[in-house]
Amino acid sequence: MRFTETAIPGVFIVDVEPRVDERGSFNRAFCPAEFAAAGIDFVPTQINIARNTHLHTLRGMHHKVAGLEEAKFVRCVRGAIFDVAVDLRRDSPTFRRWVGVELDAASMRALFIPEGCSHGYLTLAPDSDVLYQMSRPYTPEGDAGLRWDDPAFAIDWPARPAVINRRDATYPDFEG
Ligand SMILES: Cc1cn([C@H]2C[C@H](O)[C@@H](COP(=O)(O)OP(=O)(O)O[C@H]3O[C@@H](C)C(=O)[C@@H](O)[C@H]3O)O2)c(=O)[nH]c1=O
Repeated sequence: MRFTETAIPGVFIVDVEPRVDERGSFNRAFCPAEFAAAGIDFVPTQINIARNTHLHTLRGMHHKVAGLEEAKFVRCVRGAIFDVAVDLRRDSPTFRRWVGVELDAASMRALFIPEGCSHGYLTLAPDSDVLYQMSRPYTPEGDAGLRWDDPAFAIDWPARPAVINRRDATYPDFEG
């Protein structure tokens, strides 16, 4: 696996290193030893798959309140998404900044998002499946979110959402 830190400290693009032969390729999807060697402290517990039917479906931006923060490792295993992390760590040099990375099933590129960041994505193809590993088991306690078009962040999405749920569309403006 190859780790490339983005403009936000602790947010990493993770690429596979395919072993190719006449059958296809073999790719390591997650490896605790390689994460540790890259300096990333991440012990996955739960693994989720979100299935998105339509082009330009938006989920997010989601995070947990202070004290319940979680890290996630996100991979698009069918279709393609524009995946976004927003830095909400007040002591970070990139507080309030965002990064966006295209993840698609063909490249197998993935994104690691540490505690203290908000996360969301927009599908770039119909029938896009997103698999993500979480550092904590699911609980709705402490759920929080940011609106995708909050001017405080001005995320440059590649398209407007065609499908978004009411909760995600109506988060108030970020305060702080
Ligand atoms: C996230 C999650 C949801 N659920 C349930 C709650 C609800 O009934 C249904 C759908 O939940 P949501 O609407 O919260 O799903 P979704 O909007 O896809 O939530 C996810 O969005 C992306 C952007 C993230 O970063 C994830 O951490 C998570 O917040 O599934 C679980 O049972 N376990 C889980 O781990």
